[in-house]
Amino acid sequence: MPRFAANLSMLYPELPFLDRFAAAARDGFEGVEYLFPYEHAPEVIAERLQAAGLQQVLFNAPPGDWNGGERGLACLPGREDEFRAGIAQALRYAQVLRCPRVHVMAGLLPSGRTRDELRPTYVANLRWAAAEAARAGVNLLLEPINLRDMPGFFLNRQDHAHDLVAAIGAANVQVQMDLYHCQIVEGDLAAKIRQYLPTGRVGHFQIAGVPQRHEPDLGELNYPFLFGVIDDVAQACGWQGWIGCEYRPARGATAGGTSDGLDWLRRWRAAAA
Ligand SMILES: O=C(O)[C@@H](O)C(=O)CO
Ligand SMILES: [Mg+2]
Repeated sequence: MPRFAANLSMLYPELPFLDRFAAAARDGFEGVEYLFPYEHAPEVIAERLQAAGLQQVLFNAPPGDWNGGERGLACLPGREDEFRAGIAQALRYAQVLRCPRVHVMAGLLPSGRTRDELRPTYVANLRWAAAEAARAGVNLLLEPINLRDMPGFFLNRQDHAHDLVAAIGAANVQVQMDLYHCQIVEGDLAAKIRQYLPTGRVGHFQIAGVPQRHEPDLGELNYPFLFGVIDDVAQACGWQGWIGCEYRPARGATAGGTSDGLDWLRRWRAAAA
């Protein structure tokens, strides 16, 4: 059965970030992920993980000036020094948090530039980062993201991500397959899971309902069916990763809004038990 991680950047918006760890554990999660931990010292987060008995599954490397609209640095010529400093900072956090995966966001295409023009910068940056991460025992993940949520994002399709993973040529670089983005960009999710999971190049899944990015049981996708596909393929190929629950609870920041919306998970666990 797939293991589910709570995405603490999106779940439990009714609570301060550091209180979300205990809330996730109370709801039966064994792992957590989030976008950016950098407002808190890693030792403080490690204490929350330990107190709640949770594993840190994934977080993101620094994305550049997020509030100014940046969404990663990996594809941006001229920003290599900042990219490298961000990877070094992420790997320090990964060590303290005992986290085996770091997502490296690709970045937005600068105006007038094409993906082909930026590919050499992206590949060179990821090769450097992969060597650093390998020394720390960390896998780096590349995530295709839909253009409706992130206009201009460099990486949008699964085939592009797998092509880049091959070009980077490092065993510790994998794809973060977010089924919410994948459905919006290309669909055909079950076939794509069956195509890519056995390659060993999918390091992590994420889920949300489509189109509103609410609970997985709201919207056009049949997640129990997709979990069954992941389960079948994972058992056949020995995949042992996590599924990150990266959605905005439909009840927003209301008290109990996240926990009340977890019926989809309780139903799946009961059916799989
Ligand atoms: O899907 C997403 O949005 C995230 O996984 C992410 O890392 C960038 O926002
Ligand atoms: Mg995602």
